Amino acid sequence: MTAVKGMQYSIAAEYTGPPPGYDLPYAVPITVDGIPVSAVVTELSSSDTPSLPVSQPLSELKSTSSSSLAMAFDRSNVSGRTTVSPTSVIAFEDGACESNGVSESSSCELSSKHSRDSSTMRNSNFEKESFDFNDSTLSSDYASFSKNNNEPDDSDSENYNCKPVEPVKRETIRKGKKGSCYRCLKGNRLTEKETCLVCDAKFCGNCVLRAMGSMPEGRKCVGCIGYPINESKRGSLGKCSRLLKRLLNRLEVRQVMKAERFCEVNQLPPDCVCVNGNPLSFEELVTLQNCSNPPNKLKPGNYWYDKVSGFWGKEGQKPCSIISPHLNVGGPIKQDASNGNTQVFINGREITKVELRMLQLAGVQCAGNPHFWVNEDGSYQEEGQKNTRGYIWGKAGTKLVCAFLSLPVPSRYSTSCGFLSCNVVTRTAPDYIEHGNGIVHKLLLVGYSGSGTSTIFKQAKILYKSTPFSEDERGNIKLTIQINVYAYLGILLEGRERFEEESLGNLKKSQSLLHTTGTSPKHGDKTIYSIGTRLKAFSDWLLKTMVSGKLDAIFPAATREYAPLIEELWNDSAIKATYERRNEIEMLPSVASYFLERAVQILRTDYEPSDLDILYAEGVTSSNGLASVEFSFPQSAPEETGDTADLLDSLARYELITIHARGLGDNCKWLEMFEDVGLVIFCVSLSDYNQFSTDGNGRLTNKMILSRKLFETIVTHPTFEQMDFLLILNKMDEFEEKIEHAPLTQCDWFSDFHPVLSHNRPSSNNSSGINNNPSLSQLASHYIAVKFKRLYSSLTGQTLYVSLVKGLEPDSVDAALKYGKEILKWNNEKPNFSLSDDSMHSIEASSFSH
Ligand SMILES: Nc1nc2c(ncn2[C@@H]2O[C@H](COP(=O)(O)OP(=O)(O)OP(=O)(O)O)[C@@H](O)[C@H]2O)c(=O)[nH]1
Ligand SMILES: [Mg+2]
Repeated sequence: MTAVKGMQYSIAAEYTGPPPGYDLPYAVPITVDGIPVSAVVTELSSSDTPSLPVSQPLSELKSTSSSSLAMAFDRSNVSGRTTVSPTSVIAFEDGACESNGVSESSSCELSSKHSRDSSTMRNSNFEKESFDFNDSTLSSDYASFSKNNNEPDDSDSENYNCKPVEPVKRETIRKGKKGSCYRCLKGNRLTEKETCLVCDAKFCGNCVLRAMGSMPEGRKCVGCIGYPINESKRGSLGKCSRLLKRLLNRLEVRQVMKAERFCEVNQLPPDCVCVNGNPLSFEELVTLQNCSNPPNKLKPGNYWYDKVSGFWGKEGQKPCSIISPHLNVGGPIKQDASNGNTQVFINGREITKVELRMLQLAGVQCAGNPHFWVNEDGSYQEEGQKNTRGYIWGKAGTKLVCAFLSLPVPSRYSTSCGFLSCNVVTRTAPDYIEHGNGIVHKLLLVGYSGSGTSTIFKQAKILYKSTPFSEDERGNIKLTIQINVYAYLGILLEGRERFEEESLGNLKKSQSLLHTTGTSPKHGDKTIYSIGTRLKAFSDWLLKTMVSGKLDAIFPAATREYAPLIEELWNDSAIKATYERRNEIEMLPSVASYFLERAVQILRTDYEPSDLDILYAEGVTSSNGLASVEFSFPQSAPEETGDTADLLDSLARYELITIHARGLGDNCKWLEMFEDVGLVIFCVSLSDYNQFSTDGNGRLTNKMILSRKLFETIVTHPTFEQMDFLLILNKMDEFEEKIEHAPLTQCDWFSDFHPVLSHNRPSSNNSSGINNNPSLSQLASHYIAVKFKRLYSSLTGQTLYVSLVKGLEPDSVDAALKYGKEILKWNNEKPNFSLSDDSMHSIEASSFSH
């Protein structure tokens, strides 16, 4: 399997600068966040020159804003360069040209018009009352204003402290019915809409760009530009809606969101924020908001801040986040800042009960009312003592405990700048080199129940760790496997009872038939599924133990006591006959055969599980399914070792974290813990398409649909906005077999799968590719991949990467994880293209591996 990443279209040339005197249709080098946007540019003849959507030039944005905006952009390395609208033009192979983002012709026309006529427009009056727009006024709709024309020009940054922006809320009158668009008056409450942050007017997808223009202060209708936002909307500042993401390209979205967050008029009035009892000055607020890890959704209010550890909270309450430490804001922290009553102190603050609980669960000794000194990296010591007693975040489960107790955990920023860098400096040199550049790339592996996440996780351990499982782990796994085998035997014995009853029923029928015909019966009440009294007693006992849920309580004694009985049972002809019909026993997982065939050996006391046994074993990961493994990808073949890139690659550290969907809580609320991952790997079992399970409401639902639901929840989770996703379509082996006799259309979502198959197609099992005609399983798996890709693209506007996997084959999992590594690498290297809708149809070229 090779990981191919390409574009379906060709990019004509990398542009280095506009010829003198040209503005359009040339795109100009753009930097956003210091990243040059090299997607550009083809010279177009005047006849095929499209009108390009142009956002508000940054130069204008800067002129509208005071130092806070300038500083905000400086922080992102945007200043000092010629920055213009992030327009990229992509030339397709057929010569057609597409400008990313806004595709509506009228908006293109307007925006280009804006770029040409902005000076004229600047003098117009844009206060369009009650959104009474018509096409003849559209050019003015698109204007971008530095401020409201009616406001005096006196809000320079120097004056900010003296004269903060007056919180005037602009009101608008709704003309249409409730739920309709404020501009075209069409639609209802279900129509997707974008809201003005000032006056709350809502616009549908057709009107939003006309009503909001080029959004120099973010999402405000043109008439509201210059007005402060409605404070209740502060939490949504800079959070782009899906509607806007569809209408604008990625760079435009970034630019608008940046302007929304950083333009002066949208800033919080500084003296409304009190920290440790002191109202903030403008400088302090700027320091707070521009640190590497600022408080989330800062609103007017009273807060406490522990400068040493970075803990931050609302006055009188437990901490709600961990922000950058050592910021010179607010006064000294007060003892009763969080209203704690535990007589345990952290950096001079009496902590709350819930914090004390967390410390205890993290293994911190809290007896004797200690006063702790906790540093930003989580290291702690008792006041007046020199030695570090440990690390709060040292235990793997601490973060999870915090999540359950609704306590904050260090964010990715504190990880990269804070406690990780601290670890790096205290490491010895060889240790540091072993850990590459000190950064561990995190991959989160999730999936619907039974999709194969644990199998992939175990494969990663076996593939990349020299000692995949410790002695202790092996001991526990041995017990788990033995319990599993007893459970499989129990299911088999239950099946035997059913088969025996069926056979007896049939027997009785045939006997009564013989009776009526006067022939005497030849058999008693025995069938081939009947067992002797001893085994029957054992079977009854085992089934009873299973039903009472006490199966694991009989271990490890069961292995000593019952080993001879198991042997007898397994060799019994009734059990053999039952095993022959194992496909009719629904409860028996397919993996059961692997273990049952070696039941006698496995259920002995001296059994040692092999790596393969562990791989196949169910229930080996912890109950909430949270587990992680850190590794490096091994270097390639020896002849390639001279390659420095390869060497660096092999030094890079990765952490694969897996959590069972069950462990994510309602609506996946614990996903926030994973904000620092670089890639989410979502696992789907291909063979789920004709299987059913009960959903949250107890309804029997197709498992593929349940898997899709979880996928939708996770990809749209705010924590993973802009995150790359790799979809693993797992159990390809099972799928190849199943698809030959169970049509894919058994799943409603795949009802339009009607492949045209050639007569000499290879069988699904022969997917070697020698025959050019794709097999049914290949067609079907690609079809499913496209279904997910389209879904993902419609939900996030981004491209989904897909890998077809056989989870039980190490090479297949190795290839998929290496594909994940490549995606992480591209993510760091790639220019910021916004892929057009068409690109998702060519999944094979751009983002597919198998
Ligand atoms: N045939 C086949 N079986 C697989 C594959 N991957 C996993 N399995 C089996 O599918 C079953 C479920 O796999 P797990 O790895 O336990 O799945 P999971 O997502 O961890 O499931 P839960 O944690 O139980 O919700 C196990 O019996 C695996 O052996 C595969 O690629 N092919
Ligand atoms: Mg699992």
